[in-house]
Amino acid sequence: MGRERDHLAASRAALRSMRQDVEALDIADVAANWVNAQVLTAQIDTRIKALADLAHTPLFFGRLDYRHAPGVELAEGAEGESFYIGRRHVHDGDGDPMVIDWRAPVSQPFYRASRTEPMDVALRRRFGYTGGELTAYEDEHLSDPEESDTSSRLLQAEIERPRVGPMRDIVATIQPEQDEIVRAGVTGTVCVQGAPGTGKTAVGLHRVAYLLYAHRDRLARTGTLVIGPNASFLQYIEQVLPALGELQVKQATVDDLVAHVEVRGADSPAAARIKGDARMAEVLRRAVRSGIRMPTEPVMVVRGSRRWRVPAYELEEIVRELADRDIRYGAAHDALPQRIAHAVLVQMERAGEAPDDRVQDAVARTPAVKAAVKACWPSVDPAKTVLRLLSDPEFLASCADGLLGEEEQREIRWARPARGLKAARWSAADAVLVDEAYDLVQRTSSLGHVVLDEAQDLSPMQYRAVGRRCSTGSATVLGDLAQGTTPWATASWAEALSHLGKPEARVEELTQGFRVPREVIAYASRLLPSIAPGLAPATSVREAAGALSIRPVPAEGLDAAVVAACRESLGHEGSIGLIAADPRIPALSSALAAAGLPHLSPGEETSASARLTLVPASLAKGLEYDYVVLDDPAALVAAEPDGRTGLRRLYVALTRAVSGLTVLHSDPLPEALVD
Ligand SMILES: Nc1ncnc2c1ncn2[C@@H]1O[C@H](COP(=O)(O)OP(=O)(O)OP(=O)(O)O)[C@@H](O)[C@H]1O
Repeated sequence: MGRERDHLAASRAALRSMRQDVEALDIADVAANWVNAQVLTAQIDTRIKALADLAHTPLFFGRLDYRHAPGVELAEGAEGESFYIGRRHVHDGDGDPMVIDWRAPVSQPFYRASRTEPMDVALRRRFGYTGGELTAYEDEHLSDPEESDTSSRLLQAEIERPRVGPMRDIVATIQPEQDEIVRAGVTGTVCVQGAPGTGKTAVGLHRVAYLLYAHRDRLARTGTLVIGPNASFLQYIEQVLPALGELQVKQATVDDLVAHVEVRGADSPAAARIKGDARMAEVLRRAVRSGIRMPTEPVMVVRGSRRWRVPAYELEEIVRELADRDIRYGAAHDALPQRIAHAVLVQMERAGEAPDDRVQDAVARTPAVKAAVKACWPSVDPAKTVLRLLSDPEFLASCADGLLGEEEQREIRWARPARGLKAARWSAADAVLVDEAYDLVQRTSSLGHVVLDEAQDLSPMQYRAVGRRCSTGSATVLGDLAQGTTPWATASWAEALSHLGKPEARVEELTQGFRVPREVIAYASRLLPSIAPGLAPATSVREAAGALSIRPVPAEGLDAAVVAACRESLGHEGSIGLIAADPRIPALSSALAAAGLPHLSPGEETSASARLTLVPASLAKGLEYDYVVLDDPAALVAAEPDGRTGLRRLYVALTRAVSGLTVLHSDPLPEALVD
């Protein structure tokens, strides 16, 4: 251990001096002008932040002793080399590496090497820390046939380390099946189906960090984005990438992406489902293009003493050719005047003139050409088009002909037609339609890589909205079909991926559960046959004895019993989540307050002094707590529009606990959970 502690101290000193070197850079020497200076200063600031020695994040967590120096001919007697693996690269004054970035190729065997495939590794060592101090290590001699596999105590300890604050990274303990996804190539889209707690979110975030390392230039230019279900979830995960040294990754909800209009209205579930259906894409396409008319009049352009005439049949050819091409409506609108002007130019040339590009531009701007364009390819305002679709029954009927039945059309129309854009009470689903309309007019620019978490809840139209933001890039799609709680929840990944525009994506399954103790996941999995019959239950790497407690209580004593269970859980270290049906939140909030137990809401950061969060079931997805108290499952099921969604919501709530789950119920439990 002495050698390891010395290396740790030396690495810290090396990191400090790397940071001092950057801080001491005098940009006056290199920056030729003010703009360069600003850019450089920003880059340097980012670099200094990335080199910050995070007091409680150890500089390295592993060591690999190679049997031969990597890259050197595997000759007899070639010397092995040791590498320390950490969150970032650290080198000494001579430029020799002290710590290797976990994403470097040389680090890969730390995650992948096994006894069957040792990848030339003689020793793999994992380090354990307590409060920043190096206190333990675990060794595996991968080529020693005498040694047998043991489960990692450090992995167990890492998962069970009490949670305070936001989500942590898992870089020290990424498992082989997870690493395969983290390091999958940047060009392909990967879709991960995984039961609760199998590490989907963690894997998605580490994959972004990996891709940024392996393809920094390309992704820095095109950008990366993590999409999550709601703001409180995004707050929960927002520190993971910065802790890995990546400060530039954007985060958003799908609603944020499509926020062209202010959402002030709501849809019935039936209307929302139709508006989210993929058929709406064709309805919108027709709506946007509904103003295209074949010209019936010639265009007459007057230049000086001469008049030029483009006959209607020639104009029609131009319009038809643009309409048949796969270009955006707006691009065609911009091209049309030039095409007409070009036809005029051809006539001028035939008449012996020698017009140049400037003449073509001038012709394109003449009132006659402008009027022709307006008549046959009018400009389109995407939001106004959707507004008309939802307000004007005849327009909707003509665009939805053969696509939506009359009943469906009636369902999606606004009860009170909006008088103008400002007055419209747009719903979240309407905003997605407006986004689609924008894209029909002008191509949405694509990012380099998008991570889509909790994807199972997206409608086909939402998948399309995400898909156009990675049309020339790639995506990581994460989800669990059993946790889908929207009326349009994904039933098959193949279908979802085709809406995303990535039908060729590969679907991987994660089956090993890290969060939820075995006893608890087995209990929750009893719901699987009714909520997602095709899915296998997750296994669990965790054996916490007595993790599950089910307590029947009389109805009049329920609130008091829930408060007592929270108090009991607070006796343990770490975070506590009290999960309840949304309508139960006000009563429980008062009961906690009356008992002198302060509580947070999801999205508020837990700390050593504020560890209890009151979680409405609708916001529980993706979150986790060391101890969970679950209030009345029957109320939670009843709060949903149908039985299957109710049981899926319950499945989510039952799978949030890391160390202990207490279920309190006064009404009978759903049948599958009764012994
Ligand atoms: N390899 C690992 N090492 C240590 N902890 C891990 C590992 N993989 C996952 N975890 C931990 O397990 C917990 C669950 O991970 P995560 O939230 O990513 O799962 P998920 O599949 O997204 O779950 P859900 O479906 O419930 O959203 C987290 O605390 C995460 O840090």
